[in-house]
Amino acid sequence: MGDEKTNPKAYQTRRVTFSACHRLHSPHLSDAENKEIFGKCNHINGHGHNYVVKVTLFGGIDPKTGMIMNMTDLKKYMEEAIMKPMDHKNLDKDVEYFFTRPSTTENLSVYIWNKMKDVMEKPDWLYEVEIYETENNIVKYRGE
Ligand SMILES: Nc1nc2c(c(=O)[nH]1)N=C([C@H](O)[C@H](O)COP(=O)(O)OP(=O)(O)OP(=O)(O)O)CN2
Ligand SMILES: [Zn+2]
Repeated sequence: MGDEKTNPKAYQTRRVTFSACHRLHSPHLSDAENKEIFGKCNHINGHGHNYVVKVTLFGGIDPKTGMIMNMTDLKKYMEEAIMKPMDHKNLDKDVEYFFTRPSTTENLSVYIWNKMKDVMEKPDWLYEVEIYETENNIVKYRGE
């Protein structure tokens, strides 16, 4: 909560969309187990999504600028952490993180969280990564 001594705190969100293909397949499971668990999403040639990612910060509103973080800076960080590595890519073949784990939306949210922490000047302000894999399938991660 903000009072006279501390700046009021607020949540700030920016949304980006990217397109990528993937196949749900775990190196820790047999082919038969992969087929059983992931079903159509384990199809050998993969499938694509238009992912929607919302990154939320929580921080004090600077009294001089009226901002938590300039959206221009947040945009730059999200370009670096999300768009550059993943837009128009094959997640399983182009992103090293997914060489050893399945490219589920849960794992994707942890990947984005870690990348955002790496590129942000004030990583403590990162509050939540929310991903819509489809309109109906949504994952949120808060670094726990
Ligand atoms: N826990 C998870 N389960 C599943 C994930 C995931 O990331 N985490 N991902 C998938 C697939 O990648 C798949 O592409 C989901 O597609 P689909 O089932 O077609 O998507 P919808 O549910 O939105 O489609 P409906 O038309 O509503 O059935 C699977 N599981
Ligand atoms: Zn999928």
